[in-house]
Amino acid sequence: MSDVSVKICGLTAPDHVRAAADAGARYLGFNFFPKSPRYVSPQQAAALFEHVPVGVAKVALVVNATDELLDSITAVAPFDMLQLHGSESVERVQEIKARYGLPVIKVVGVADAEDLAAIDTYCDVADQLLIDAKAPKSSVLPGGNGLAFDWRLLAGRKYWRKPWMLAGGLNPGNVAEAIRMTGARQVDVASGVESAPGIKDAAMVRAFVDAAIRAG
Ligand SMILES: O=C(O)c1ccccc1NCC(=O)[C@H](O)[C@H](O)COP(=O)(O)O
Repeated sequence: MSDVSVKICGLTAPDHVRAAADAGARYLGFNFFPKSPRYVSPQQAAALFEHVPVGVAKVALVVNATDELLDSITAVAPFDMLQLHGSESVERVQEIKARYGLPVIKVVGVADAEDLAAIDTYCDVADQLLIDAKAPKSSVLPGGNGLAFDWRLLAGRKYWRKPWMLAGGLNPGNVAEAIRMTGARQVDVASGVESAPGIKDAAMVRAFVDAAIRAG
């Protein structure tokens, strides 16, 4: 049996949620970055939760969020985890964990070998790491850009002290190779399973999850 878990990120509609859960995703991500084509309000997220089966983790994705924003999200939608996708410091991660009592996934953007040091730093405070391609400086979005980093940077480095996910430019056609090269046991995708920005494609979601699980 495969031990690879999949997170489908940026769900915006009930049929996307059902498609991801039916395909076997273990985590579903809901995006609260206002400039994202995948943005949902806390009320929309709460309504989408009605389509999430028990046992599938609901993850709130935020970027350098204030307590005010996090309060407004967590008051309305009972999330299982928080994904911090900005430049949150170690201290801010600790503060958020203490205030909300939820496990935190800290995102680390990688473009070259020097960026890997941040993974060790955040291992001390985060519950999981998400290793994503660093967004280009010109990009409006800090994630969800469909860009991959050089997976060879992770080759041979299978274990950190915390569980981690691989993200960035993954799609049904390359996820097996990414898993093989990096040893990732968890993978995350947003744009690679969409027919247009913010619109998940059920067949692509299914193909992605199947390919990831088969590769595990
Ligand atoms: O997806 C977005 O629009 C987004 C916006 C702002 C911050 C993060 C965002 N996505 C984060 C994710 O978790 C993505 O799954 C990850 O960056 C990989 O994206 P992709 O390369 O499109 O699969």
